[in-house]
Amino acid sequence: MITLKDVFKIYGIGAATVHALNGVSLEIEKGEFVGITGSSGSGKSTLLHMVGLLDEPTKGDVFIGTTDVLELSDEEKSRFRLKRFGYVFQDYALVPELSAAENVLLLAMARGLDDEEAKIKSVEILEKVGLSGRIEHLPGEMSGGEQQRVAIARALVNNPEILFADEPCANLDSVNSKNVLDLFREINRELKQTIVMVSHEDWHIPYFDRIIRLHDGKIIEDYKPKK
Ligand SMILES: Nc1ncnc2c1ncn2[C@@H]1O[C@H](COP(=O)(O)OP(=O)(O)OP(=O)(O)O)[C@@H](O)[C@H]1O
Repeated sequence: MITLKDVFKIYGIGAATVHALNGVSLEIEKGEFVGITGSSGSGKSTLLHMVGLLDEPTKGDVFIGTTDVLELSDEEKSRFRLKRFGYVFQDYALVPELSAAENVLLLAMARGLDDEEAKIKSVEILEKVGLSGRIEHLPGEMSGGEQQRVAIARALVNNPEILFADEPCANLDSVNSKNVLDLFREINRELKQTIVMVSHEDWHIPYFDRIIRLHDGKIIEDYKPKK
């Protein structure tokens, strides 16, 4: 689905130069639940930004299927992000004045679904993530774990080909973290949803089908843990 070939990402200039990625090559296959792990500063978020089309490499190639991403216009990339990908970040990024349903609806409508279809889809997906009792709640009226599940519903409402998650459990306690990971595993198994998730927690590892471990911007391990 996504191929990176010898990707480098260099931030800054002169003495302030940081080599965040140093020649990373990998392929993400359909249906995988991939964990990107490694210590702080190893390049995990930078790698997620490359595969999720949120940033461009300094050098190297990124392909989605056979499409060379670097050949796409900004508008074409935006369309990819909006219609074909879903994103979950650690800070939920919900609109505080909008209910759970409206936060999800906003994205469904941006995709071009008509009002009625978007409403039905938004409620369905909130039920799927276990929030049937919170549909009309504002973000401020929900726990962190519930808010993150709204963000996951929002990311899933467009049936994305790939769900990208950057440390989605970083602000959650262990119970809510487990709920989010269980939910990811369920949607991966049931909906065959491809998921690429950044994590620095060792206890998350058994959830992944495949682990890509980074060190100093290089892949030092890429393996499928025994189940
Ligand atoms: N916009 C930027 N400008 C300059 N340097 C950056 C920028 N973004 C990241 N870096 C640097 O690139 C390196 C990799 O950063 P990245 O955020 O990808 O690491 P990470 O593994 O996700 O770390 P963490 O677990 O702490 O979030 C780090 O040294 C970081 O300081």
